[in-house]
Amino acid sequence: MWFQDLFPPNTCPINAKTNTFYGIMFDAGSTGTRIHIYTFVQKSPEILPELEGEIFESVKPGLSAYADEPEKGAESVKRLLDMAIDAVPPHLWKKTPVVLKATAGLRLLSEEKAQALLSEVKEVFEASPFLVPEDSVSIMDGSYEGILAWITVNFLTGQLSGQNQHTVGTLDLGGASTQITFLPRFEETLKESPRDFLTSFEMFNSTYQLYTHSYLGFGLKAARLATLGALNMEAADGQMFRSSCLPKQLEAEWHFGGVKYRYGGNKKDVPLWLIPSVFVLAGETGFKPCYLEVLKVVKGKLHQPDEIRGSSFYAFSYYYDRAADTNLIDYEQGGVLEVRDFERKAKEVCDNMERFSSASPFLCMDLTYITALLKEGFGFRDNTLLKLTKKVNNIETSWTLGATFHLLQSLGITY
Ligand SMILES: Nc1ccn([C@@H]2O[C@H](COP(=O)(O)OP(=O)(O)O)[C@@H](O)[C@H]2O)c(=O)n1
Ligand SMILES: [Ca+2]
Repeated sequence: MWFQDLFPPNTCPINAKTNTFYGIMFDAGSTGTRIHIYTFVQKSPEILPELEGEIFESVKPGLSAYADEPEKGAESVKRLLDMAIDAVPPHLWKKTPVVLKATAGLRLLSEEKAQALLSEVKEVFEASPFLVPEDSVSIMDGSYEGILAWITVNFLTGQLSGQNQHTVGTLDLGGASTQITFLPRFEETLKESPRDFLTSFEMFNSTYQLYTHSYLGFGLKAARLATLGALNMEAADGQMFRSSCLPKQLEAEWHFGGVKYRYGGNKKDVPLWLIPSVFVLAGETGFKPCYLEVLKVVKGKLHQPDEIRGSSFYAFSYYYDRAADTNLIDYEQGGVLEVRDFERKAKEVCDNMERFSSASPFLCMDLTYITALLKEGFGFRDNTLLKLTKKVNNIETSWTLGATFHLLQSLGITY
């Protein structure tokens, strides 16, 4: 039903013979690049087109890892685009739009490096047989990222059609940024929120006034660097960053956003000035000192709308991955958790790091950060419900579907 009024009957984007059409959306995230090829079907002229399915594929690392070799970055996009050549029938290539939107990874690069990557990707698109709209390759504004994910989730759960709309809020935790989006019900929220946290958005013939914000630098991987005291330190090569959230004896290297970082555990004999928090003692590890370290990354840094304390939210990306990694939810099915479940698991992992040493050395830090972000960052209650979802009806819960609707709407494509 979502196409209602989007396309007047005589301009409906369908091929009369095959009645199927496509949209290709790339998500250039900070940790990987993904292609979403959506198929829409017009079953009969009287009813509106339906979303029939999605082909999804991803590659790692993300475009920002190719900051110094943009052609290679574009090559990774080309390999994914080749899938669309196989998936879309040749007679529809010219009518199928292809768009790439980059998120926090590229937002954090210098303008020059980001533009070099985008223009290489644009060349790949231009050389393809698909429809390349104006502005087809860009860095997406953070507020759109939240809005479009909200549209996707509420569309897939059937909340954007019909009269009784009970929309749900969404939480996305990326590598470099994190988004919170919901439809405020209370007048207070509209009055008390900073102006730029409220946006009107039109979709499917309705206008939604949403609360949304993207916090750059508060994604899971950026938060690791912030906890280690290494965020925005381009010249970090060589320096060792230590934390009580890491296994004591650990010493290793990590590449993120084209920079190499050395990090390690909180050994007994390290000088005090190398420990990131004044409240943490040399040699200490575990949940308590870790929470203190992580707290200074989030405390007082995020806006806390009162109204969210009592509501439930859909959560995906790293919320989902870390919950699945620690068996809080089933990897395929997802599940429903309370905020306190993340805290319980963070304690279990951080206070028994040897037992979890085969998993990522950052597991304790990640779970502790998620706990602190939810409780001290957004101000959720211990019993706030989170519905962890990767797919609904076999479609990814990603901002890319909302972006594709928006794209088709703005193009007014005629076939
Ligand atoms: N279609 C997608 C895209 C990202 N993700 C997850 O999103 C997280 C990484 O976020 P990202 O690379 O998009 O980073 P940002 O650019 O959003 O900060 C990982 O947990 C991915 O598994 C996902 O689960 N499904
Ligand atoms: Ca993302």
